[in-house]
Amino acid sequence: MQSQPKRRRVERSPSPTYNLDDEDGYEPYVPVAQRRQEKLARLSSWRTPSDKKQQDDIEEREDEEKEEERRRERARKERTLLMEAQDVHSRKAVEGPPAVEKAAEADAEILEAIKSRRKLASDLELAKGISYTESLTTSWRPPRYIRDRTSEQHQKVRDKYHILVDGEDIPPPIEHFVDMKIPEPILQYLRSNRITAPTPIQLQGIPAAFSGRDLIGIAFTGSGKTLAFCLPLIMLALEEETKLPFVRGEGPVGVILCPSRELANQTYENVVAWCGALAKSAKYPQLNVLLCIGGISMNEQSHVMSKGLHIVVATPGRLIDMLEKKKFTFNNCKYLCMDEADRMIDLGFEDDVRNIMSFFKRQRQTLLFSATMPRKIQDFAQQSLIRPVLVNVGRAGAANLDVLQVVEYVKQEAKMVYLLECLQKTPPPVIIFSENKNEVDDIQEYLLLKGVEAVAIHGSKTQEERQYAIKSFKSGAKDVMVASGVASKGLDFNDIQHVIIFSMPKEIEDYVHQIGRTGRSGKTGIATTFVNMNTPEPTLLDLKYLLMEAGQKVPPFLSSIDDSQGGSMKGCPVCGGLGHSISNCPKREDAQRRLMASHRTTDDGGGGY
Ligand SMILES: Nc1ncnc2c1ncn2[C@@H]1O[C@H](COP(=O)(O)OP(=O)(O)OP(=O)(O)O)[C@@H](O)[C@H]1O
Repeated sequence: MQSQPKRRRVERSPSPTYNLDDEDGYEPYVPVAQRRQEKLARLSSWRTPSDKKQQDDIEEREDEEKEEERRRERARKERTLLMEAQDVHSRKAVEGPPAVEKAAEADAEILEAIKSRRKLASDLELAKGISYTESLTTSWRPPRYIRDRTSEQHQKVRDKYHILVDGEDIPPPIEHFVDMKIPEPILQYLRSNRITAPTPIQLQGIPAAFSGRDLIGIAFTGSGKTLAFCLPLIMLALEEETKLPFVRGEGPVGVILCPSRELANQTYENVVAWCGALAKSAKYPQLNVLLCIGGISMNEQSHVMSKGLHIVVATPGRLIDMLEKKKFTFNNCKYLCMDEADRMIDLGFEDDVRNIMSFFKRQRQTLLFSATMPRKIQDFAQQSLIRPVLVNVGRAGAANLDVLQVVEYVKQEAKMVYLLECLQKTPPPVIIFSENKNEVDDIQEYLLLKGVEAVAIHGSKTQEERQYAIKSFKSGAKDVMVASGVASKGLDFNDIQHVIIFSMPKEIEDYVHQIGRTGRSGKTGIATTFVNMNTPEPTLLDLKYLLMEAGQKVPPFLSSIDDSQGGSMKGCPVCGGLGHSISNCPKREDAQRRLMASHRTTDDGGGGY
């Protein structure tokens, strides 16, 4: 850093303007302050030369000290918190690594906490020690020519589509919808929506689910998971209805659980469309679908309730309410699918899911789907399923490669203005994510003031407001949607060009879901993320590794962050983040808190069985 040139010292001489002997006697006005200064100068000039020199030396020293202080202050301001943090890390590194035993202990503790979670089964089953050993059987068979293939040939197909599988006796992958024996009216409908060939998760997931197998399906955002878990249920309902038509009070055959109302609504609309396509053909019966979410009046759907019910799409709370009120039963329910399953299990819905399971009166086929599913959640889920098939397309938690990820360092106070500039990058539609409801409102207000057609959605909005926002954005009436986390998971908007992450979510899984609103079904999109010194360093490290994994440009401020958190390309088994090891996992505290809470409940007898 260059030092500033020293300031020149001011010579103390009488001011030329103060001249009483002016020829015309004109005495110009001199301000009081100036007069006082000049008087002081005159007084100081009466001191002895040695006094004067001493005084000059003192002043010079003071000036130099002040200058030095200013220089230090400037240097301080130029260092970001990130640099400070790196210094702390390098100091720690010099001091020596943390005690190895301590880290190992912590790892074991976390793994134990997850392992000791109760199996995902109903309390009744757990109490009676009921455990099923065989998968459900269905009448569906792959075509003969596929059945006749060797397992090496099946594996070749999987390799071609980068599909990883795990489990016993895995049903074969099928590359064409027609070979899956899907009814022609549905195929026609799919074709009319440009869905002609199955995506990797569909070509392995659908045959496994059609065969009645429990399934964990992991694939990138926007890769068509919805069809993979809805079609098997539609086929099952069709089979049951054809065998013996359902009458009022009977059903449902299966349920699809979603973590948010918006996602449930979207899945419901898809199922209704696919069942509607079937019913248009005289060959197939009408299947009845019920949407069961909070914030809507169930009376609106009394026409569905008054008939036999085949499929329920629900959020956990409202579903439990309906089951408790005996509006329908799960006596003949055989199919349970959880979309965004890791979130459902991991983030507070676990007990609700157990509660829902306790309403099943017989063995069910269980399917769990998500784009992110950390290893430990997979393990936990796997021990809760029966002979599960794991279908994995890409690393669980990896970002969709069709999204160009741009990460920018934007100071907190500059974000709003920069946002406007960012909006120019692409034409609409654009989604802006913020982690904070108030910030969502502020951004919308700012954009409206600037003449941008923006809607907002977050958890504190009423159901009508949320529905209006989604509807007007989906229809193209509004160009921009500002959203909190609610809208990130699973929502499928048409051709989103650009996702702007205004505040980086703490958990990298949320980031993956948020950027995944663009680059869907084979199209490409851009995601711009603002980070600054408010972004926690573990999050930045996860982001850095995620960018590296996806072969994206890593900006210098990210690549310079010190990697002492134990990051690797394997992914933390607890949260899936790449930038840290299990002992540095930010979710660690959460896991421990939940464990303690569940121990308390069990001790109280509240959640026991
Ligand atoms: N086989 C296919 N070919 C082309 N497009 C498809 C196919 N299957 C589904 N799609 C389309 O891809 C889009 C994304 O599908 P979907 O919403 O099921 O993704 P997803 O994997 O569930 O994503 P997320 O993880 O974000 O929930 C939808 O618009 C859907 O219509």
